[in-house]
Amino acid sequence: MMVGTPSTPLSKIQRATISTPGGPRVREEKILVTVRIRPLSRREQALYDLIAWECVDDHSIVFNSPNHDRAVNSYTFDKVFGPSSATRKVYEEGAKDVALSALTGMNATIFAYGQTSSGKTYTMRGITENAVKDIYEHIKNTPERDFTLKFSALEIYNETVVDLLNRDSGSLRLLDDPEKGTIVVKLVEEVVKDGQHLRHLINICEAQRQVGETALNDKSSRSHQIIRLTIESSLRETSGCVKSFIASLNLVDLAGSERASQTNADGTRLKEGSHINRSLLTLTTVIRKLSGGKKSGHIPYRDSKLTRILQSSLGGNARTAIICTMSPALSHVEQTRNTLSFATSAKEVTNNAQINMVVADKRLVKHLQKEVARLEAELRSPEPSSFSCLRSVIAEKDMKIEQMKKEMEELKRERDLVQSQLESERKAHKVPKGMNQRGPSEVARCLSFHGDDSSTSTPETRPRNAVRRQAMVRQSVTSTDPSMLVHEIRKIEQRQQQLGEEANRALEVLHKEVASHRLGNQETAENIAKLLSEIQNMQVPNSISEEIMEGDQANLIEEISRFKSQGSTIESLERKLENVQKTIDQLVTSFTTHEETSECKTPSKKKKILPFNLSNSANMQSIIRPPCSPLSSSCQVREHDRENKAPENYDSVRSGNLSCKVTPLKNDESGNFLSSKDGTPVTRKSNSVNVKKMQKMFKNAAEENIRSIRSYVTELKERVAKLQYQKQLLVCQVLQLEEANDSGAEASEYSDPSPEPWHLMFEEQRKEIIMLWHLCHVSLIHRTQFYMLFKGDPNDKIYMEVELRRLTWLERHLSDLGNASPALLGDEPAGSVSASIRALKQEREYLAKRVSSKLTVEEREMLYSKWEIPPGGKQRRLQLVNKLWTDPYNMQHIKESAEIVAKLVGFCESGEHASKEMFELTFVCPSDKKTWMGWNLISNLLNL
Ligand SMILES: Nc1ncnc2c1ncn2[C@@H]1O[C@H](COP(=O)(O)OP(=O)(O)OP(=O)(O)O)[C@@H](O)[C@H]1O
Repeated sequence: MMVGTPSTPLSKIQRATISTPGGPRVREEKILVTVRIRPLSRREQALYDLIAWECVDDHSIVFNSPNHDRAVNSYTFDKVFGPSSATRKVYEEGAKDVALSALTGMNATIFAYGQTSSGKTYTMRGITENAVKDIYEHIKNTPERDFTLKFSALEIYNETVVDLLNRDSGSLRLLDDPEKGTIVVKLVEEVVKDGQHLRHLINICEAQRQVGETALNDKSSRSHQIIRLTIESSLRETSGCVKSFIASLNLVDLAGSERASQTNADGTRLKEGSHINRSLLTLTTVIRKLSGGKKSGHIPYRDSKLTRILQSSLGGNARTAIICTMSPALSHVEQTRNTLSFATSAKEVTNNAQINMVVADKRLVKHLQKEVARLEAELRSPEPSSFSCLRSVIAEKDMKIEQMKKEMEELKRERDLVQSQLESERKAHKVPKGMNQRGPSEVARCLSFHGDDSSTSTPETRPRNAVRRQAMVRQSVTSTDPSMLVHEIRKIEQRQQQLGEEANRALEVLHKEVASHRLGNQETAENIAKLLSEIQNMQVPNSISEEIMEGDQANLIEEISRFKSQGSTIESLERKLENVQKTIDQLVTSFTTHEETSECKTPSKKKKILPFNLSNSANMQSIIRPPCSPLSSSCQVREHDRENKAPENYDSVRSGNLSCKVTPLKNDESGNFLSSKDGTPVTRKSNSVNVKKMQKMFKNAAEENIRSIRSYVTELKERVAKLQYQKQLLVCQVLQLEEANDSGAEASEYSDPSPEPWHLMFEEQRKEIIMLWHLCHVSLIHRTQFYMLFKGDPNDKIYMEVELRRLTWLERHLSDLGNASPALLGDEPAGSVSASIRALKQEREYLAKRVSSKLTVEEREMLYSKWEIPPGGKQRRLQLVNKLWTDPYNMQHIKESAEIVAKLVGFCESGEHASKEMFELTFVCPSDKKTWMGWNLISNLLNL
């Protein structure tokens, strides 16, 4: 089959492909999104599951509700593949075009997304096989280009990145490279020899991947797998310049989203599922934010390793195709809707793919950089190659010198031998005494002064020396042996002189070489400095961004100091309020009568505690305190399971009234009422004054004053609470800014005005919060309170932000600590996930105990049947409670769960009173703020 250069998408739907005005090298286009429905599985068939979805045409899918439900039922995509569609068709129409872009220098990513057991791995295997086949076909048909393929593969398992070609390397680190994006450090990259080799490598990865059995899939992928093929191709043009394309093709098989209740996951599977869901949640958030066209705002790529690694494929320099897989079964309808909702958002994400061409200039720069690195390394190295070469020259010379020395030694020995022979010869021939004395000394002098004795001879002695020499020559002629020996000596002397000169020359050369090498190194160092400064000049834009960062830091410091000063204002305000509260309590005590005491159903000694009463400020702090932050002075270690503990004072929470603790007024013997405060008698008036009426008026007036103070205090409390929340929000922002500073990520999203309508944002945020509650094993009572109180009112914005941010922060913080999942909303995480799960279990038991007392028999039976609790089963109440808040994807389930928990703990959903007392969160708008008008004179109130 002929595989040509990839063309435009084959989709019949007109998708935006905008060429950039600057030229055709940047391609702005939306992600290609297709949906594949698999056939009903054996398991689904065995359970008589119904087919709930139908493909009406190549682009649309419709939900066929058996209950004729009128929910959103129709979805449209670039392509929809029915259960009978072959994988080749899915590849041809939903992936091929994008995949083959990598051959012409455009990064490409194909990934499969969908619920567990929906067919992702099945589909991606086929896509990979087809893509490999076509890539090699293309290479075969393009002989004019030289192709180099490199293969690497990784999996993200429980938020840990593992090399599938080298598992032994353990957990791999991610690094942010300003040019290349996120890099997986030490990931093995193997050069691919041919198609067969490539298939072999893919098979190795398949075998290495984490797979486990769940109730829905015997071979469920428990990790996200990314296979990366880097394709480089070069063409030598007639001009001699080499043009190269380089691009990566990512083939991503995601792990499937899952509901613990459906997969029956526990232990390892539960932990895996929690990580899978969390990273998919980040992926969904990233897609959702990108689909809103908010590329300039903060996109939380860094919240998961998956989105970090795939960052360029999500709204960046890549062409991307997503194949969403789904089961047609009615039992999975909620999960399928989530998949389709993800797919709908993904359709709106725009990428900017570019042709990555390596031009000659770039190569030159790269070459220069390489050269600099090499020279630097050489300079740093203890054995630079130039020095090692020098060393060998020196060693050679040393050897020569050594050899010469030996030769000289040899010559000296020969000389001594000759001298001694000469001596013995002289003795044998009976040379005269004078001659005897002169002869050897003369020889010695010749040897010592290299045959020139002019330096020691004077003009007067010179002729005598000549005569002597002549006599010697004569003698040598007469005696053959001595003359020959003298000749030999002369020869040796000459040789000795030659060797000395040679040694001196060699040393001279050596010195020169050393000097030139020094000079050379200096030149090299100068070159390096020059090149470095050139490279630095190329990086000027970086310094600009540093300036911006500095600006951010200044803002950050300002924010922190503002936040700190706000903190102290809040504290002083709280102290003042505490005092006011005490005064009120005293007043209440003073003006409450005996009759009221008897009316009060609760005995006076049983003091009720207000849960979030300001006089109990520690309690309030614990509710509105920000999450554990390095900046928060209030960050203290809490009991790890406080959040999840069933409160012991829910009745009092519910009552929402001030303390019923009363102190009876004293009654003196004459019937005068004594103020309990100072004992001043209140004299009974004569008959002309109706004493009882007076008392009542007096009491009413006092009560009026108390009410007015109380409402003022309540408002003050609300303002404090609001300040506290704003403080929290600031903490979150500061943390986020700090994080952005650390990572060089973009600045806070808060400066980015959201064009999205609030009600849509609210829905999305609520979904995220619900998922995070689930992942964090947050108390059901807390979830219920929050869910019931915040229903999308614009004033809820701040609470939603705070809840979302602190949960996100906590979740990430704990996962950084290596904990699978946090337990609490409190300042410190639980020691382990199991501790938080235990706490949640205790809370469920507590709620189960309340089922009988808080629900009527009819209500109970109705719920048992609705929640499928078999009749006559053991612990039906607990079974019911155990089903509550277990499916974060199903909003109907969440709503019903919240209603049941609210009933069990007695929350009044709509009651304003209840909201105030439960959360202290009902903020008044600034315009509504009342100021306390001061004490009303009792006389005024009595109209006296
Ligand atoms: N289009 C299809 N046609 C026939 N069988 C399919 C199809 N898609 C999936 N299957 C079968 O369904 C089962 C589940 O598929 P698969 O393992 O690919 O799901 P998955 O989405 O990767 O699941 P998980 O997320 O748990 O890994 C497998 O037995 C697979 O053979």
